[in-house]
Amino acid sequence: MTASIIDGKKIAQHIQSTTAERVSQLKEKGITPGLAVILVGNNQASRTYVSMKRKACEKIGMHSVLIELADDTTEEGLINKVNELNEDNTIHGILVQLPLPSQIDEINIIESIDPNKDVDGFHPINVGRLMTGGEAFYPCTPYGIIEMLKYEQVELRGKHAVVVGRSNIVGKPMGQLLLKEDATVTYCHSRTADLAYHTKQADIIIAAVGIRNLITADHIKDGAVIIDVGMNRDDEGKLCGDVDYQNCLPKAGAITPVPGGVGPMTITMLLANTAESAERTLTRKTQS
Ligand SMILES: NC(=O)C1=CN([C@@H]2O[C@H](COP(=O)(O)OP(=O)(O)OC[C@H]3O[C@@H](n4cnc5c(N)ncnc54)[C@H](OP(=O)(O)O)[C@@H]3O)[C@@H](O)[C@H]2O)C=CC1
Ligand SMILES: Nc1nc(=O)c2c([nH]1)NC[C@@H]1CN(c3ccc(C(=O)N[C@@H](CCC(=O)O)C(=O)O)cc3)C=[N+]21
Repeated sequence: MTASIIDGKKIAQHIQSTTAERVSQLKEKGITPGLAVILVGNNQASRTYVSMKRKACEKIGMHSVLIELADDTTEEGLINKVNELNEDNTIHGILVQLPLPSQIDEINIIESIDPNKDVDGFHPINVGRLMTGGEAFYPCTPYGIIEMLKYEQVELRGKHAVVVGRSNIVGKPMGQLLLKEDATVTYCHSRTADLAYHTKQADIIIAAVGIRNLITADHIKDGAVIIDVGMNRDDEGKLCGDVDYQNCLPKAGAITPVPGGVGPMTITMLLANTAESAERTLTRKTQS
């Protein structure tokens, strides 16, 4: 068997055109969805991601604001900025690019964002609601992966999904979203005793670690669906994932490439969440 390659770019474009339609409907009602991105310091990778996010916003007619703060910004200074955006009616989504410089506590910053504008889905209110049900923003990367799997008509109900990685932004919410889709979920992490034992049983593997070639052909069963979240560099400096793509390709049922897989979906769901946030203000207004 040779895997079908899941084209994240194509699926992202499809969803973005739907979001563009939502944006134009909002504009007819006098609302332009607005996303504010806060970038602290001069991390080059963060800068690249942030500019990609802003370009995507502009392409679909959303308003986007970039706030650049110096590397030595204090926690209080950053919270003040977030509070300003919390009060700003032209802003429907706030994203504070991670990681932050070491003098700033990430948890305090995330908790300072109005949960109704937390389009990253990192605030404890949104994390809690993801687990208990109710209206929530889902973290963009795992949300994008679910949308991708649905688009590809990958059956999740009753399937065994193994999530490798348990970070708050990818691994943990990924497992919760798969659970919502009635998958049976296993989490693996750096203390997992025998990674290959678990991944070999998976119908679906989500690799979200940040180690090149961690998942090899020996880690997967025939026909498994492999989703590669990793963003690493190879010896030549080329972008690559956590999966040994070339060797897994002949064995897998379907696989996402890096680049062009999960990455474009992350940005797409950020736009979708911002549109949703703006739509919610409309229903809140008509209710009152
Ligand atoms: N494509 C996209 O849109 C995005 C890509 N990324 C990329 O995804 C990757 C993961 O990101 P993120 O979740 O933020 O990373 P973190 O570093 O926060 O988490 C990595 C996870 O991998 C686990 N891990 C480490 N080593 C091993 C190992 N040998 N075997 C099994 N598990 C291991 C860690 O375990 P433990 O908890 O025990 O330490 C941890 O849970 C990175 O490459 C990142 O750049 C991230 C966000 C979005
Ligand atoms: N508050 C916050 N929210 C985030 O969502 C967030 C963050 N901080 N910090 C960093 C990570 C990483 N992340 C990516 C988004 C898109 C691509 C992406 O589009 N990648 C392209 C390639 C990019 C390139 O060419 O460099 C692809 O895979 O095709 C990658 C990684 C979001 N993150």
